[in-house]
Order: sequence, then C-alpha cells, then structure tokens
Amino acid sequence: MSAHLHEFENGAALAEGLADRISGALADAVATRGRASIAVSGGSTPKAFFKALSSRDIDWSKVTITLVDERFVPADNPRSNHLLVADNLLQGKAKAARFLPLYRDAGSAEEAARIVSADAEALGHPFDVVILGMGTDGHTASFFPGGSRLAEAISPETPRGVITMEAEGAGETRLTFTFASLQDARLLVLHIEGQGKKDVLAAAESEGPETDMPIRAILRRAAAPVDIYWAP
Ligand SMILES: O=C1O[C@H](COP(=O)(O)O)[C@@H](O)[C@H](O)[C@H]1O
Repeated sequence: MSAHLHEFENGAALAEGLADRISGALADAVATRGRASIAVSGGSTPKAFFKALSSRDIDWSKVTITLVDERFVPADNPRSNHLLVADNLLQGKAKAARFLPLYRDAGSAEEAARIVSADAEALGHPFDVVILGMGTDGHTASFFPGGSRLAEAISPETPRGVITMEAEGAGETRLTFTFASLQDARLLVLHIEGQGKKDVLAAAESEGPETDMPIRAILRRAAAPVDIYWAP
C-alpha cells in the first residue's frame, strides 16, 4: 500500500478541499459507469465536509451513499450515523442521492447485517469512494481493538459485506463493512483532524499488531493507495 498526506490550514479548508476531490471522483464514476457509490464514516469529524459536499453540483440522482459503519440504533437516535448523514449530507443538491442504511428493523443486528449485505451487492464493487475515520484508540470503521469479531472483520479471507461487532467503548452493537469491502475502493480516503489523531496515525504507522490498532490493516494491506486528509 502507499499513502499520501494532504495537509490543510484548518478544518474549513479541509472540508472544501475534500469535497472538491470527492465530488470530482463521483462525477467521474457517473460519467464512466452511469452511477457512483460512496461509503462514509460517522463520528464527529465529517460534519463540515458533509455540508460542503452536499452543495456540489453533480448528478446526485445517480449516486448511492452508504455508511462504512453504524450503531445498531434506528435513524432517530442521536447516536445514529444515518442521522448525521441525513442532517448534513442528504441536504441541498445531495438530497437527490439514494441512501442505503445499515440499520434495519430486523429483530437482531445479525439479521440486519445479512439483509444489508445482500442489498449492498447490488451496488457492485469496488466502492467508487470510501472515506474512513479513525478513533484515538486506532479503530477505523467498527474495527475496534478487542472487538468481538475483529479478527474476522479484518481478515482478507472474510468476504465483502456487513458484519456485527461488539466492543467495550463502542457503546451499542455495531454494524460494519468488512475489510474486504473497503480496502479496494477506487478512491480510499482517511479523514482525520487534530494533532492528537496525527500522533495516533504516527503510532499506527510504526510496528505492532494490527489488533492493537486496527487502522493498521488499512495502512498496511489495502489494495488501494490511502489518501490521508488532515488539518490541525
Ligand atoms: O465510532 C466511530 O468513530 C470513528 C471516529 O469518530 P470521530 O468522532 O473520532 O471522528 C468513525 O470513523 C466511525 O465511523 C464511527 O462509527
């Protein structure tokens, strides 16, 4: 794998720069294949970027947006990544996009994972764009250190799709796309902000087990080059 660091003066400049890059990639995918797919992360970091992206003038009706990972909570729960995307990305011009939720009212998280894995197959693969975040514990997607199914989630043998994950510190049961689904995106971005996360990234880039800092699975083994977007 190779990585390229894009540094910005502040979060606002990063949001605009990343929105330019992603809207360009989505427009190219629509021009080439007639449709585009993007999987985005939740958490606190992507809000300004989502707002910037939602204003970009592309043919959003041909774009499907989904999530890299989600909490097993309905979309009206304040901790839902779906809610974050609905409030900040599925607005303005991007309102015309289709959204593929990971949470389903399916009785169990395992059943929801089965349903959404089948639905995601229809998107084709690889994803045109995947935007990952990273926690200060080195998790990405819902690949948490100590996660109940971490080994399975990051194994190259585990097929594409969505699986469940439980982890201390993760709160609710999670739904997460597997490593196989994310690692070969046509454009693979890691979006992090703050000196603290830059330090975590430096630690992840040093030697050590992937299970201690699961972002290492992406940094070391992703088929796609990783474009790292960072601002202080
Ligand atoms: O739990 C999660 O956290 C990470 C990072 O979130 P942040 O608040 O530190 O930006 C995020 O990438 C992931 O999608 C989310 O579920």
